[in-house]
Amino acid sequence: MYYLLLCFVSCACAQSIFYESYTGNVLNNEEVKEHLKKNTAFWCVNEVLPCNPYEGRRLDGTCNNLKYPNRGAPHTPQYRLLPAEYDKDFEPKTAKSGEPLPLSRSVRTNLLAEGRVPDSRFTQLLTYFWAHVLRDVLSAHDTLKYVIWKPYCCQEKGETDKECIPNIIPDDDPVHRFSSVRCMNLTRPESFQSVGCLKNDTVPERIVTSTPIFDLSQMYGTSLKIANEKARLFEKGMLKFEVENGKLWPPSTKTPVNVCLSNQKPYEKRCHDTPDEGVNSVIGLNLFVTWTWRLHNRIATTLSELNPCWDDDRLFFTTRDIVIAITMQIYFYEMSPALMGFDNLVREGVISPHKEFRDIYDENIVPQVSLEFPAVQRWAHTIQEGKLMMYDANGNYLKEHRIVNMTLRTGYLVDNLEYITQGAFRQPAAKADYIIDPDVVQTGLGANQLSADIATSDLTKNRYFGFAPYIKYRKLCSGKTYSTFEDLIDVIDPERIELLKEKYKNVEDIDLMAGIWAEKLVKGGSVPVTLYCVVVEQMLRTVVSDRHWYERPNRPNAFSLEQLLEIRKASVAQFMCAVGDTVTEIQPHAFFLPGKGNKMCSCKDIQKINLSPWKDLSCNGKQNKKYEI
Ligand code: HEM
Repeated sequence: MYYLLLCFVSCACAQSIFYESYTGNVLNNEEVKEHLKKNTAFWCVNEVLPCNPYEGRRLDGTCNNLKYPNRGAPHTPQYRLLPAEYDKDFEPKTAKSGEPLPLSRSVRTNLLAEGRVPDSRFTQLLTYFWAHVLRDVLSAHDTLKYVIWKPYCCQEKGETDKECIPNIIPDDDPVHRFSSVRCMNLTRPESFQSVGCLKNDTVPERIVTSTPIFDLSQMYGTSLKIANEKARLFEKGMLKFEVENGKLWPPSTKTPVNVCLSNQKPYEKRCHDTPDEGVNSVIGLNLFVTWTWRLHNRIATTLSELNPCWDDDRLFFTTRDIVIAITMQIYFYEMSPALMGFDNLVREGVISPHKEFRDIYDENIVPQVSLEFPAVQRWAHTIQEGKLMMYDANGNYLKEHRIVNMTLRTGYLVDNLEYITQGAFRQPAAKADYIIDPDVVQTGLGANQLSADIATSDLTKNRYFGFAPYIKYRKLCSGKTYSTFEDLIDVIDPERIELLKEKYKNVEDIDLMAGIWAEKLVKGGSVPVTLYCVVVEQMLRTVVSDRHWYERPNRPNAFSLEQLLEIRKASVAQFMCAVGDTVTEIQPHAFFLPGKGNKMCSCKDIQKINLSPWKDLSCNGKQNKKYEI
């Protein structure tokens, strides 16, 4: 067998070793039984088959680090860049004065005005891809928790539910002083404590269901069992697929009750039934998983033509490895330089200026994601355009829709995917200008909540994660001590320091999220300076800690140099040409708007990836064809 088959807790595989997910300690049979009895095994126990140093990347992330085999698995802890700071009983800390901090909503409305200003550089496609890659290391449960499981936090029932942490709307709210909305629904993030792995008297630590590795777990799932059940076709390495309205889709659920709450029934039926039902949530993720699903099958069928002697297993795992590498190449070498600056990232060592292999793996650093990494990137909600503009393949504007009404609404894509696709690289993102789209902060969850301010939730979650004050993160990033508001002048413009002063009495009271909202953008890039610092730290850790990182020559089933040089040709424009609906023309740098120096051209002129270097000579496959994708 090319890859090991994992078995599961319930089948008590004799070879398996069981680890406590939080500590990484080995558990004995009695301890595992105790978890099974308490129904906490799913969250608190990782079952790991013995590691084979020569095997490739496992779906569940185990054995990535051979010294610490469960690190890399789902439900393992995130690390904190700075120690948690909570009030008593792990409630959000108070201001230095001992008073509660200002309401999240009042901070948000003070720092981020509402309005729409299109950006002059970035496309919607960039925000779509950004949301997609981040979901690789997150999970949907903290959002589904208040949208589906506990929608009642603003009702009487919510008053006695400790999990409820609704956002209170101040009486002088700029919008809701004219409405009856006084409260917006929200729940606490799930933690090792809330799911029963750690005692409640310990510092709350977030728990997520994806692997902490960039391995497309939002698409392939987090265990071989789930991938086999929900994703794999077991034919030529392909994924299961459906054809509807002339388009290729991931499999869909056949039950009328599903997570696609916003589908306009009975007409809109499609809801993806893939390993992670969360793909049906925000539109960017849904689009990219649909497209990447097709890319997988395109590569798998090409490889099977090239290497007819390869079995399904080998085709599947080789294809997955290539698809992950292409996604990471676009993330590290195209999207991140666009946002954070190419020279900056080369200087930090996040990306290599050379095309050849690079290997900075360190087995002493375990694969993990910092708690701050996704949290600071919630800033992206401020550059999320609220309108979804749709175009035909000739670039003619057709119609528009509210993007917040697309969440949990896969059914709308069936008739509109090609128009949304064309719009993705023609429509600008919103400008990074301290202004946020009204839809994102008033009806952020569409019809699923009366009113939802996603940015206010971003700040509230920051407090429930127990993040240290903003100025401590500034010190971590710059080494500088900030004692007064005026000290912030190097990173925040004077008028925004004034806005912060209106809400916070002491400079130490400023929340991390609020500081980031107010910050200047990093030199040579287009993101706030502290966001930049936190993301750089994580990206470096990712490359250093992932034993199967695609740029490494010394990993099991590593790419040859010839193969890596093909992966280096990946671009989001080439990706869209390969799998985007009706895409025959696109600008070469599709995260940037088309225009001077980035004119739209035929897909024929966009550099393609050639799979010929994957040819296995022992197969006697066809030789005389170009195997381009
Ligand atoms: C279609 C536009 C979008 C909508 C409707 C949307 C909606 C949401 C919602 C409802 C949440 C949960 C907030 C909470 O904790 O209560 C969330 C979280 C988040 N969003 Fe967005 N979002 C959008 C675009 C984006 C983009 C472009 C990014 C790119 C970075 C992004 C990154 C995140 C991150 C990192 C989180 C935190 C997730 C976690 O830690 O579990 N979102 N978003």
